[in-house]
Amino acid sequence: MAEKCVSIKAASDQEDDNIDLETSPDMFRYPDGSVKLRNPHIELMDQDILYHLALGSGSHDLVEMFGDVKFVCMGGTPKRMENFAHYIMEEIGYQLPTGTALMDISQYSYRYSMYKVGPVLSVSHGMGIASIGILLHEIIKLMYHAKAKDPVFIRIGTCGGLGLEPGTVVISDDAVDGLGNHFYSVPILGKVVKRPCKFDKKLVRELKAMADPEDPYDTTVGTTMCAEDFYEGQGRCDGAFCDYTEADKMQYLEGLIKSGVKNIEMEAVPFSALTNQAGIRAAIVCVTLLNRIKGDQVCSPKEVINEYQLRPQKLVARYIKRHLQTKGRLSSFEGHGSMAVKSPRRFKLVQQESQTFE
Ligand SMILES: O=P(O)(O)O[C@@H]1C[C@H](O)[C@@H](CO)O1
Ligand SMILES: O=c1cc[nH]c(=O)[nH]1
Repeated sequence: MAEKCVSIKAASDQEDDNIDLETSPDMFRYPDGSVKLRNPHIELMDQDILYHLALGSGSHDLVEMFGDVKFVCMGGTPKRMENFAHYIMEEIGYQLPTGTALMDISQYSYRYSMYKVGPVLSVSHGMGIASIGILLHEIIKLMYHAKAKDPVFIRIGTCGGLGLEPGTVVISDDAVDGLGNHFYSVPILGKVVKRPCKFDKKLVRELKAMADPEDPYDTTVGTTMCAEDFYEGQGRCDGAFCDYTEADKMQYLEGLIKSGVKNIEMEAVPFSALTNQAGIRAAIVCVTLLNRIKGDQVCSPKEVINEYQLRPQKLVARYIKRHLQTKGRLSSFEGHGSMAVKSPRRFKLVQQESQTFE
């Protein structure tokens, strides 16, 4: 194995590795749009096990299973992403073969959940930077192994709003960490590597254009702060610990608003930086569960929160439908609900009895 290793750039050299997907897309993709992996080791390996997805390049026919993926939608919870899979199936008129139903492709990982509806992958990422970081490594590699062409990644999330009415939809056009940095700092081989946070500007505009003036809520664009924690990291006073005053908190939050921050969540920095690093167009659409200027606790009733969570899904579904319409692919989906698998012992055929969507 050791002799197969080729030299890669030292971690410290990568600090200035600023990338601009819009000005130099060829650096990141093959001419046919498939994802270029910026890791020379992978193609030298006999197989690549995507451990947290319960998939592998040796055990599964990833090209057959995922080669047609165009949209990778992700969000924190398995249930949200299962619901989104059913919702998008209705919206794009995708039909499963009779007697089958969607199944969690990654169920045997017991980590993330993943559903596939034609060109749409719906995946849960858990909470926070570490969890979404691991998922992104494996999903980016999945797109590479599958030879998927120009996949777009969209996070469909929840957040705390800053001065916004609860239920407002925020499309991120920039991401900052808790120190106001526009990059993702990762300690690699004992050195901090900084990867710039960049969203695809065109995708942001396209998503914003999907907001309907008739929507009974606002859809806005702005900077998203990515915190490392839900409580102290987001300036809350209701965690198990708090060494600052309510006045300190308000001063901090008002300062964020002045600098253009519209919402706070916990994944925007690695999401924008790692997709940009991979040359993948990406965006985040979140709904605000509360106005942090008015409080810390998420106290809306469950039904209200559930309805809020549908709002980013609606916007993204409109975008996907519009995209498929322009490509003439809407309503042309049939019979791709079951998945080819090479290892029936570990991974059952991805096909199940029909279930009712709740
Ligand atoms: O996409 P979700 O709603 O899971 O994202 C936000 C950020 C954190 O992961 C989590 C905290 O409640 O919600
Ligand atoms: O305030 C909030 C609400 C949802 N998610 C967050 O990270 N923060």
